[in-house]
Amino acid sequence: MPAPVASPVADLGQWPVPISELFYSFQGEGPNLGRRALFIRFRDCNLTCGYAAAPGSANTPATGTMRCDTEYTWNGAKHDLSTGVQHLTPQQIWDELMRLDPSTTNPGLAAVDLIVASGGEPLLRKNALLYLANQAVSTGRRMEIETNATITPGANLIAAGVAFNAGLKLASSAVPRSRRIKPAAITAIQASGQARWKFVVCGPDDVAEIAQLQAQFGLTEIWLSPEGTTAAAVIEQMRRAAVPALEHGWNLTTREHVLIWGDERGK
Ligand SMILES: Nc1nc2[nH]cc(C(=O)O)c2c(=O)[nH]1
Ligand code: SF4
Ligand SMILES: [Mg+2]
Repeated sequence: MPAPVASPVADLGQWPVPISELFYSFQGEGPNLGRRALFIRFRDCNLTCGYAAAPGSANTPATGTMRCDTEYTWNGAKHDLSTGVQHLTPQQIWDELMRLDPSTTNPGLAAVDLIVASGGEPLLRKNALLYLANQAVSTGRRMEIETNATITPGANLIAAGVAFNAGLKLASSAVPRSRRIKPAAITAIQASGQARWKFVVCGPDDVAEIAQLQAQFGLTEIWLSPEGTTAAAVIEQMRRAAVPALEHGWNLTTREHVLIWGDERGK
């Protein structure tokens, strides 16, 4: 098949991107906690949470207390990144999401009105996101992007009305500050008026660092999110985070899908 030809009005829907999984679940975190949602999990990430640098081998030990819970999307030293990954055009992604929406086959059900893009790092695929955001808007749906907030989204994506669940990474991730804190991206996402800042908390040191970032960048709408891939760990971290969150004026989310399904994929 000949390669697609770029046109001035680029058809953003035709360029394939690597997708780790597409699924239908509840939004497990943040302001839309508990709402039914259609998820797109993109492959690849520009960060390496848990490790100071990309691990050289499967045995490279993680040194951060905060560890990525989706290493299978980016850590090629430990996982075969091609397993289960599909290269889909944004148009195919949208078609598959609509297939996952039970209202497509049963019009008696309410349509799933929330699309969640996660990864990996979804802002590595801005054109795909823009196509999907436009599809969402034109079908009366909203879209949220779970991002590490190190990449500027660009005016088009902001104008498309997406919300950013912007999860800045802290020292506990072991990623050097210069890689995880990108002032231009943070400023653009905050200025969009569409950001909810979400911090995964593992311990008391995280609280001071969040307060510092809030002051430095004027972050509004802060959410703490408990680290953990088991229900017991999530509940324990929520108990520890509750008082600091109330004292600092921050919100606290749980991770509903972990409470229900542990760290099962595609949930
Ligand atoms: N149910 C569910 N909700 C989520 N919200 C954010 C998720 C993520 O992995 O970014 C996620 C996830 O993996 N599952
Ligand atoms: S930014 Fe998110 S996906 Fe990327 S390594 Fe960190 S936790 Fe994992
Ligand atoms: Mg997750």
